[in-house]
Amino acid sequence: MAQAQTLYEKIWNAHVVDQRDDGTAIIFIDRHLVHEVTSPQAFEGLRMAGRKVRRPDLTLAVPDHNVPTTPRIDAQGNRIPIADPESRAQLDALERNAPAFGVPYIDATDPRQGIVHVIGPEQGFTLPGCTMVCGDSHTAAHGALGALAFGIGTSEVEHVLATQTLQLKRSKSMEIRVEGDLPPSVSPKDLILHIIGQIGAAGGTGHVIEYRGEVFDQMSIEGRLTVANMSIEAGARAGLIAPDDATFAYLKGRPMAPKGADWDAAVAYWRTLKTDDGAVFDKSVVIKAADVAPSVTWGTSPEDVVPITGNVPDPQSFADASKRAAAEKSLAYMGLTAGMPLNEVAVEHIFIGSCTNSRIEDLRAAAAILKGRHNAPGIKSALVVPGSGLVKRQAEAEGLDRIFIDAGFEWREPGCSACLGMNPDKVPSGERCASTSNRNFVGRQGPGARTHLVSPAMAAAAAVTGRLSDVRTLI
Ligand SMILES: CC(C)[C@H](C(=O)O)[C@@H](O)C(=O)O
Ligand code: SF4
Repeated sequence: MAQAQTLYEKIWNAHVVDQRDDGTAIIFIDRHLVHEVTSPQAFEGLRMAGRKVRRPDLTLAVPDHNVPTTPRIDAQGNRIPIADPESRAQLDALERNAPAFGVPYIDATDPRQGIVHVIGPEQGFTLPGCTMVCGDSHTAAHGALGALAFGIGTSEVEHVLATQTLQLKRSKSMEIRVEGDLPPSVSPKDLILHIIGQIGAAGGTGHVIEYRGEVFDQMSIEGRLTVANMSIEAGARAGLIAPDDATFAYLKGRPMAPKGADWDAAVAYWRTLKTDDGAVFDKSVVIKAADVAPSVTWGTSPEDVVPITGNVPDPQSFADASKRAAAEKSLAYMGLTAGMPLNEVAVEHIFIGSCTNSRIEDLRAAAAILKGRHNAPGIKSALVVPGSGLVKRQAEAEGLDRIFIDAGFEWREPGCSACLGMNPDKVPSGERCASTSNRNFVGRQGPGARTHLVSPAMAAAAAVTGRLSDVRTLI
């Protein structure tokens, strides 16, 4: 009998083009997503070497990081110029390079435009069992559909464009098994924040994580994307969730998904993509779902997580000296004092968006809290930035835009927005933001900005109360 294999091993083995004795392998890449930040030098490299893009049909480009989220077309139908010269240069380069190299391109005014990790699944470009790369660390998100997806650097982007392969060393495998059901009002974002809090920001280093357990069987594809997206914040190379009927139902009929007999053949193959009984992981972690509460970060690493009912930790409580020093620095940056209850921390800004939490379910969850309520007087800005034009359109069809606008939110165009300070959406220095994004690093939302990572419902709760708040008190 064939040896029992993990899902990761199955996908890896199906893509090895050449195996070297030193452990490295050449892997075929099925899907390559391209955005404007990590591609200009890669295309330039091809140009200098006189090379073409090997498989434009397996490549898809979209601008997202630098695009402003204010209107892009004026009343006369003309494109509104990008003010920042660096942003403009990157966006212009992608707009030139994609057609020059024959790469399919969704431009900033296309209704399908959005964050690269939102549009991949949405277009059916992301498929179970495929290897997928992008010059972007949150490529892990696509593992939610059972794709082996990971971020690469610009020189690797050039390599994949030129050859459709990548030289890699096999990662170790890690199982995160979540046992039991999540309590009411606890979201996939709370779960992944809790997991990172438990295993640490380096807990997954060198590993590909597979998330297992009934919680994931019951979780929507949007929720799975939120979880897999943050695998990189646990240090992992990638995150995987085995594809199932929910995955197939999500993908069926999407523009780039297989059709007809190809679809049936694909589904038959995808059904084999699960970890065999008896397969061995290099590392296993068990998480009890009942322990997960609505969560919030207090520091400058995604591992700095506590339940919203908790307090800012005392740096002295960390056994490790370097952790103690890091916590002291974090508290100084965040303007917090040890022992302070998290739900007394006032916020001035709310950001609902990013590739972690900008899909339709995220907007529904936030709108459910905001309906009939208004932002607290202390809220200076509240942005809701749909992950794609199609999410935006769907939300508008459901009337969610009205709920957000009536509550005092700005309803924006799709893009990375305030997830990182690469476009005009920034949090002012020294001010505090409840954010549905994935990174609370120093300066992430702008120099001096203080970020608290939360779920969409928790961001909405913070908006209406003006402080970090337990969403369960508003239901
Ligand atoms: C700009 C890009 C390369 C970067 C990444 O790799 O993730 C960004 O998307 C981020 O989230 O920090
Ligand atoms: S939304 Fe944020 S995390 Fe996602 S790709 Fe954009 S900048 Fe990176």
